[in-house]
Amino acid sequence: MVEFIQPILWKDDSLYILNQLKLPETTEYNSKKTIQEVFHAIKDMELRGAPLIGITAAYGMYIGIKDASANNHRSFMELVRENAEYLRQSRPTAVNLFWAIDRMVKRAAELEDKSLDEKKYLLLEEAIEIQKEDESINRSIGENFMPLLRDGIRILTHCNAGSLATAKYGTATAPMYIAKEKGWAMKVFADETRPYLQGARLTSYELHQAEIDVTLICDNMAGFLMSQGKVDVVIVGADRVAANGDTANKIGTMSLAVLANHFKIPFYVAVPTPSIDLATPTGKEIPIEERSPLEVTSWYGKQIAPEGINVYNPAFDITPHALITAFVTEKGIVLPDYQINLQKLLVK
Ligand SMILES: CSC[C@H]1O[C@H](OP(=O)(O)O)[C@H](O)[C@@H]1O
Repeated sequence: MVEFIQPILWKDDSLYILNQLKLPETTEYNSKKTIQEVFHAIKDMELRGAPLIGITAAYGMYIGIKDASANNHRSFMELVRENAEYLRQSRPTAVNLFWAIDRMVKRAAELEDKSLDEKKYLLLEEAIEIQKEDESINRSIGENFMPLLRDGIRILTHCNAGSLATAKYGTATAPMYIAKEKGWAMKVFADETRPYLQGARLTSYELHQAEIDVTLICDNMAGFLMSQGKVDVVIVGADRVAANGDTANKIGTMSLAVLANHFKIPFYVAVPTPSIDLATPTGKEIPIEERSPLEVTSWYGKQIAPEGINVYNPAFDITPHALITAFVTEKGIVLPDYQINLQKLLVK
């Protein structure tokens, strides 16, 4: 039985976040007592991963009102909306952040006839529900992958779309945990995923802890691995899927998709429906976060590039929908035409 690492805990009326900047060598949980602390935990990537960002923001929306003394619903909602606008500024690409914040604002608006204490209790309940739902979504994604995989499968994955990015099983890693439950033989190759090293520090860590056969590779080795016939499928996560199926995910994902297409290897995107954004027509409209040059020019505080060198550090890229073999969601597998089939998935 796999013991999953908990990236987030709500305990004794407090939020604890596992500081992923210090993994794998240090396991450190820090309590976040104010909405400002939650904002910076997301922005500074103490925690990361689209679904986990959404879950954390939901708790942040509760923390932002837990000590409020608003004496009417109007002033309560003013505070809720102010907190929502603040948290929306933390990171721009993962749509789960906005999805979770919008859900908390909507829930708060429904509570007009409740006392202030009831409003607070019910908003905490909503955040807890979002976390619980994500765990169930993760498992369903894993189970829905099974018809696409087989005993002995060899999977290449990128970044961390795992238990450290979600409530439990991950999205891209969910089928790996289900395959392990079934006793399947399986080999996973994890891209290190510069510059934050989600693959080296997080995916290889969690899969190794789970006793899943994982091999760490540098990002620039993926093409050669595929050319040697060592990869059966590529499975990645998503930060935002546009209405036409263009997908924002960790920088380097698009390159993997191009390589997989060249080597005729199926390229699957594991995506929970809260990461699908029908309001964004194509990948062109998805905001791509650019992060500090220091993430590229230093390595755990050690300088690895000339002082003052120009740096371009986009944290995500856009994989064109034409390069995606299928999306696997908690509601089932989605095949092209994505413009039509994503709409059908969400509307039904
Ligand atoms: C299921 S996590 C989705 C997604 O989030 C990660 O980005 P970051 O580590 O910058 O938050 C990565 O793109 C994962 O695939």
